[in-house]
Amino acid sequence: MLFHARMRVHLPHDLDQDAADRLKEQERQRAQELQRDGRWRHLWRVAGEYANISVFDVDSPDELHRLISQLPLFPYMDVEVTPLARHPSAISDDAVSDEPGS
Ligand SMILES: O=C(O)CC1=CCC(=O)O1
Repeated sequence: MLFHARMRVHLPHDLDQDAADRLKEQERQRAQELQRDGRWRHLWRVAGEYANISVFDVDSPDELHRLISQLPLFPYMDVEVTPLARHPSAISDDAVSDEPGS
């Protein structure tokens, strides 16, 4: 099942810089693990915001909830999730090409 997620990060202003750097590094490592195992399909920065748009491919809403709620930055994120269904006009499973300009 595919899910679109918008995650906005709000780190507290009084959070120690080293603690913030550690959390970001842990988040990066977990995000890359999940990209490598195919569950975190897309990860895009929202231009001009400390936020990302992501697409997850997981077995269930429960799995997505577990995965997102265990992210190191989860305590500091607002997350909006939208379940995705196949569009009838889509010509492939992804309906997305990796070719620039297509
Ligand atoms: O920077 C973000 O948008 C939060 C985040 C998700 C994966 C990652 O490495 O950072």
